[in-house]
Amino acid sequence: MKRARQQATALAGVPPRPVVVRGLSKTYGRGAASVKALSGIDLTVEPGTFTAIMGPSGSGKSTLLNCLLGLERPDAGTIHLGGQEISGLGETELAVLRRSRIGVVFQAFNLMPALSAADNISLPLRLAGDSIDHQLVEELAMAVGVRETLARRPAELSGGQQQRVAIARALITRPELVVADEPTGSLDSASAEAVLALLRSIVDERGQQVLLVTHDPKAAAVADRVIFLADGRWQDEVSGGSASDIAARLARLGQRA
Ligand SMILES: Nc1ncnc2c1ncn2[C@@H]1O[C@H](COP(=O)(O)OP(=O)(O)OP(=O)(O)O)[C@@H](O)[C@H]1O
Repeated sequence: MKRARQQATALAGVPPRPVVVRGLSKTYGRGAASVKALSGIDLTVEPGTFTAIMGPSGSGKSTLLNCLLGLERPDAGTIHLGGQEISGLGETELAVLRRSRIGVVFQAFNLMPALSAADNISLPLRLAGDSIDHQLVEELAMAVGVRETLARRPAELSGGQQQRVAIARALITRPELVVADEPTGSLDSASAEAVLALLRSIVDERGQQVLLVTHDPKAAAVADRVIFLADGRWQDEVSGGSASDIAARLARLGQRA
């Protein structure tokens, strides 16, 4: 892990820093109709680690990710990303932080239909006004297995290939943190395995941080640590658990929730 951290430092040009969440709370709505989506969540994600977040539907997983991405404002608590406390940042600063430090992969690939796979991958660089690193586009495309399809548009790619393009796009800025919300939800098992192996490799080989929300114990088993939420609260965590350990804990949580 030490080697991975040193590599990450060389890649990003700045020392990787942990993501630190303290006392995070978020309530939607007011009065009788209000929903407490998060209640006092504490979480630290170290550089060079892979963390999965699991929990029953409505347990607050997406709200947690959205707060981390600055897409939702928490009611209380702090979030440090890349050494910066984000709650005081304005929309423009948050957008820059997201673009430069965080790679996001959602279940819906959100690729631009009119652009080739290569242009989709390099889009974050273009949006940031940076020059296109064509070699990195090729390297990432090779790593995710879409090197041969770089000239094609999304409609000419399979779901698995589109998701891999979306992952390459999330990695093109060499973000410290990669946030993935059900990235394998719509993939066949071979494509899902390839995507998870790639996320694992960016942690092991590049020292990046991955935060994965998933309902799938097999996907969560790829992580170093799995955190379980229920009713917006931290319930349990397991390190290095097998898919069956994780499934058993999730089932217990479902019974409690
Ligand atoms: N914009 C919103 N307005 C009102 N309530 C919301 C909003 N977003 C989420 N909630 C509520 O907050 C709670 C947590 O939702 P969240 O989407 O974070 O859960 P989740 O664990 O990601 O669920 P799932 O696994 O089904 O995606 C739920 O009760 C949900 O109905």
